[in-house]
Amino acid sequence: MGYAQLVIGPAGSGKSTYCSSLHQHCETVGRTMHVVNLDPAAERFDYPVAMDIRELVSLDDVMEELGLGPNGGLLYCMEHLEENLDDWLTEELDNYMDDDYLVFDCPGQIELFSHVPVLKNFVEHLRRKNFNVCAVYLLDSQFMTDITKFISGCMASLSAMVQLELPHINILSKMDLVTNKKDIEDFLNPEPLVLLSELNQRMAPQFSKLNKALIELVDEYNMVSFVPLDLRKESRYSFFLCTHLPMYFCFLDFFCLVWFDKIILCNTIILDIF
Ligand SMILES: Nc1nc2c(ncn2[C@@H]2O[C@H](COP(=O)(O)OP(=O)(O)OP(=O)(O)O)[C@@H](O)[C@H]2O)c(=O)[nH]1
Repeated sequence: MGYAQLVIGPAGSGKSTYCSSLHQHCETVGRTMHVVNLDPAAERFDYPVAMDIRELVSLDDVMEELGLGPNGGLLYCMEHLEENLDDWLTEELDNYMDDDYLVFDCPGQIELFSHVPVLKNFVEHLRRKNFNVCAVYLLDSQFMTDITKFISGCMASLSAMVQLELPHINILSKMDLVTNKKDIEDFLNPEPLVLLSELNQRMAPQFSKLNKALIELVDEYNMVSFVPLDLRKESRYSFFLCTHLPMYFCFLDFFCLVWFDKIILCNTIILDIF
C-alpha cells in the first residue's frame, strides 16, 4: 500500500510552502517522500517535483490555444487530468512502490473542492491503485481573527471534507503573522455560546436563526479543530516528527503536525471523522 496526502486550501493559503517545508523536514530526518505538482499554472517550486501535471497539460498552452481565461483554463486542465487518470496518472504511479509516500500540491480554485468532481475522482483513482489517502486543508490564520471569517473558513473546509470524504486535517498556516496568538486560541477551542453571541452582534437580527444553525454545525461536527502551524520559524507551532505514536491512518503513519500539547487532539480529529 502507498500513502498520499492531498494538500488543498484556498489560493495563497500556503500549500506549496507546506509541501516544500515538509520535504525539507523529511530530508532532515531521513525519510523519503515525493511531492507531486497538480497545479497546471505553477511556475516555480522550492521542492524537487516528482510528478508534474504540466507534463500532461499546462495552463499557458490551454489559454493560448483555446482562448480561455485563467479560471476556465484551469478547470479545463483539471478535466483533462480526469480524462487521463487511466493513462498518464497510472503510468506515473507505476514508478512508485509499496510504502511510498506522495504529497499532492493542488491548485487553490475553490470549485475543485466544492462541487467540481475532478479531485473526488482523482482520489478514487488513487484508492483503486491501493493508496491510502488523506486531505490536508490549509487555511490562512488571518481567518481566525474575526468571527465571520472564522465561520466562512469553517464552511469552506467543511465543503472540502464533504466533497472528498477523506480523513481530513485542518492546518492554520502563517502563524508567524499572527500578532496576538491569544485571539487565535479562543477560536481553536471555541465556546459555542460565545461564538453565537459574537456572531449575533455582528449580523442583522434576521440572521439569528441561521447563526444558531451554523454554530451548532460547527460545534456538533467538531470540524473546526485547526492545528496551528508556522512554516517559517522553529517555534512551538512548528513541525515535529512523532514516529512513536500509534499509527491510525496514513497521515499519522508518517508524521504528526501538531501543536506540542495537542497530539491527542490531532488523533481525535481523524478518529472523529470516521
Ligand atoms: N509569513 C508566512 N508566509 C507564508 C507562510 N506560508 C506561505 N507563506 C507565503 O504566502 C504566499 C503564498 O504561499 P504559497 O505556498 O505559494 O501558497 P499556495 O497555497 O501554494 O498558493 P497557490 O498555489 O497560488 O494557491 C507566499 O508568498 C509564501 O511565501 C507562512 O507560514 N508564513
